[in-house]
Amino acid sequence: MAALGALRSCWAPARLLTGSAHHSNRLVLCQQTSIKRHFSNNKILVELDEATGVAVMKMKNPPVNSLSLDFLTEFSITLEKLEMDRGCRGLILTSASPKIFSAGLDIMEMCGKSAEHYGEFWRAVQEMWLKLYGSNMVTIAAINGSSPAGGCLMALCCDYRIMADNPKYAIGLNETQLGIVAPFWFKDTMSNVVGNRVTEQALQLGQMFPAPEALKFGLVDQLVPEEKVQSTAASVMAQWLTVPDHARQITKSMMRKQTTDKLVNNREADIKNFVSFITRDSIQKSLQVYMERLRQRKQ
Ligand SMILES: CCCCCCCCC/C=C/C(=O)SCCNC(=O)CCNC(=O)[C@H](O)C(C)(C)COP(=O)(O)OP(=O)(O)OC[C@H]1O[C@@H](n2cnc3c(N)ncnc32)[C@H](O)[C@@H]1OP(=O)(O)O
Repeated sequence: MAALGALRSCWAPARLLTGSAHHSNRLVLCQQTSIKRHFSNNKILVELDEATGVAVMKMKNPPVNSLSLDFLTEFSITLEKLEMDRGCRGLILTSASPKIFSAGLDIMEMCGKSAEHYGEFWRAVQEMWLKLYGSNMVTIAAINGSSPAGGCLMALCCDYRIMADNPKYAIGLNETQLGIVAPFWFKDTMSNVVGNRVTEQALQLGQMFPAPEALKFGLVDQLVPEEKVQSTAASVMAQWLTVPDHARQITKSMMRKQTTDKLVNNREADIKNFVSFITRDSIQKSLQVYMERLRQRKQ
């Protein structure tokens, strides 16, 4: 995979902390060495705190954190690296630039390219989903901005969603608004969180929900002031990490495996289906019109 070479990660100890702890009636002072390891590439910043076992992953793909082939490839490689790191038990996923969590799939990757490119792109989208939805880590989305379509999917893959309390930020699977269709595994991910009836309506209408609306029906779990999103994510993470890993992981797998297996057993057919759908003239036209609308809105 050519993009493998694009990953330029470096591990660098950053900071030492000292901590203290109470033990029954006596105060035990313990010198705790907390090293924060940073490993980043040009699209993803990761800081792993070895004391807590929590990694904060910040998406950094300006201007809108769209999920391009390069971005998705680096995302999956980074996630795999954290997954295999025994010192990492939890992942907080957020955006390096507030206001936009992620604009979803990069529409330019789905316009005017070859069938081969579409196939490669879709495999990378599948890979991201399989890795994030199937992660053994505790995953928390710290949604610090708007999160349409693929951005919403990423948040939905996490175990818990905290969103900035700002009605200007919206989240949802809006695919039909672009004249495209959320595939079955996007649909399943949403309906596993909010239920079939709500998903059925939201997906048909391609609805984007302002943060307060999203909270009402459980698309996100908690709203907090913008400046508290990261700290709240850290404290929720600490609670989740009090549960023994093996028990939580088996439970998570029990809840999600049926959904991931549906794609695992149909990956090639799903790619074929995507390629034949996206190469249709009418779909290409819809995407072009949508991009044009985005540009005009900006003007
Ligand atoms: C049967 C089943 C088979 C399978 C069928 C197929 C299934 C496909 C599933 C698809 C899943 C998806 O995620 S589809 C993607 C859906 N995403 C969206 O609809 C998001 C659209 N974007 C927005 O709403 C907004 O841009 C938003 C993210 C809120 C940010 O608003 P702002 O005002 O801050 O910024 P803007 O000025 O709009 O955008 C800045 C620039 O980024 C570009 N841009 C914005 N979103 C972009 C995007 N997703 N991809 C590329 N480029 C994007 C804009 O065009 C601008 O480009 P310049 O003008 O050049 O600067």
